[in-house]
Amino acid sequence: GESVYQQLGEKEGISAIVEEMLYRVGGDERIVHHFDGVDIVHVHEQITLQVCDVVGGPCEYKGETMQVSHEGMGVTHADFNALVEHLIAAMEKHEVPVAAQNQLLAALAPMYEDIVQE
Ligand code: HEM
Repeated sequence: GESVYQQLGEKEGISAIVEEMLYRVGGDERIVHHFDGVDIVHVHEQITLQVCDVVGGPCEYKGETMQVSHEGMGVTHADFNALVEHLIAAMEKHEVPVAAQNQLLAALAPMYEDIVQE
């Protein structure tokens, strides 16, 4: 069968999914304030590389650690869930099979502790 990386549409699909997620975040009043003044092109590139990397794709994430890049931001449990909600919506839009969606979410879950500060 297809790998999770393939089911996400490889690098191109992952880039489109992350773009869709960030677009939805941009319209979400609950969390958009965290992104004020942020270089969103850079964040898009880095999250794309990171997702590609964690699902075993041919990418190497060399950006900041999740702890350093989210330090002092005050990301709450609810904020984290809101972003994940947008990621799921983006994967749905791109017709990623639910089992592959869940495998990506499971691969990101360990980052929770480094991102959320409450
Ligand atoms: C699984 C969840 C998340 C992942 C995988 C993730 C991943 C990343 C990555 C890879 C970067 C770029 C790091 C770098 O510059 O090298 C980043 C930056 C950032 N993230 Fe997240 N993030 C997550 C959750 C969140 C949440 C919930 C928020 C706020 C609601 C958030 C807000 C930000 C902001 C504002 C930046 C830009 C920081 C800056 O450039 O100053 N992230 N994130």
